[in-house]
Amino acid sequence: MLEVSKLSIRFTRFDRRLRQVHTEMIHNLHLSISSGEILAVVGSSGSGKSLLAHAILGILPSNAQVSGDIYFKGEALTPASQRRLRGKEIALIPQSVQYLDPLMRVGEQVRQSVRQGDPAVLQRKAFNKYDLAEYVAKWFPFQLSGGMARKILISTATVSGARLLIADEPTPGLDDLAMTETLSRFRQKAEEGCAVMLITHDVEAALTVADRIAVLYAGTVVEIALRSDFTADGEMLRHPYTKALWKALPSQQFAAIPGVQPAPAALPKGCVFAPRCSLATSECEEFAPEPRKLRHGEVRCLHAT
Ligand SMILES: Nc1ncnc2c1ncn2[C@@H]1O[C@H](COP(=O)(O)OP(=O)(O)OP(=O)(O)O)[C@@H](O)[C@H]1O
Ligand code: NI
Repeated sequence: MLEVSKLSIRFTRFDRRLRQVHTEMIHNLHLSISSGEILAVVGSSGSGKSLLAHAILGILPSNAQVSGDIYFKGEALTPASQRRLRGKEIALIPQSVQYLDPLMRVGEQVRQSVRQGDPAVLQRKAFNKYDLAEYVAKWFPFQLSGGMARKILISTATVSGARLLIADEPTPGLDDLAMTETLSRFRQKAEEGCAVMLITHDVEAALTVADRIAVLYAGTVVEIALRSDFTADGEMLRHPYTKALWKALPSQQFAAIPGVQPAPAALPKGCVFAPRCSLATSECEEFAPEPRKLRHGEVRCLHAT
């Protein structure tokens, strides 16, 4: 359904001497999602998760330069086709609740995104699932709590009938029940044949529902793993960063990884993870590894076995 190939995103800005400065935020990124599948994209803050989502939808700011290819149902996306597909075939649950239209009643916002079926019925059903009272439909976004606003955003995307659903951190502010409801909605969408991209920094939430997990680090996918690879001591995992993420979970050893993710303007020359990696050799410091297939997944590491 979705294939992202060699995606890079650069930003241009002017420094204090009015010189142009380019910073690359996403580098040579590959991933794909099939119909019926939930792919989680995990990574810490600033790793490029939202930029990836915005590139697929074609809503990056105008100072962003994009290279590489994004295919949807086999068709290479262009700004024109993105405009046509956005909100119809490809729906975004945005990270910020500020994407709600402040001047439109929220029930109307949900109803407007329906393309098949009775908008009023589908909106009422969605509200019901989330325990939103019927009168809330008449409210404006400023009257909602953060959790309610998020429920409206999720409802808007899930009633749209889109084939590709991109959820950018959909769960903050939701209580446990609403979170479970949301994740099971995604599973239901996948069962109906949709492809779902679940962007989150919550690895544990990702593991409850995703089929595969793409791990983003400093603007690139370092590993694509199966959910079942996250087990025991992490010996099925391929990349040292993914192993470290797994061991850092509270349910595991709660062991923090030393060091920090490099800033986009100060990336190391070779492998982006080399400065924090216990396996790093001089080769890792020289060359950025290309992604390669390994045990039903993918990895970007010279030493992964
Ligand atoms: N409009 C922009 N202009 C310049 N840099 C940007 C812009 N938008 C994002 N960036 C930079 O790109 C990098 C990736 O940002 P992005 O929002 O994709 O991160 P993220 O993984 O979604 O983080 P979070 O978990 O905090 O949402 C960050 O360093 C960010 O500062
Ligand atoms: Ni983000």
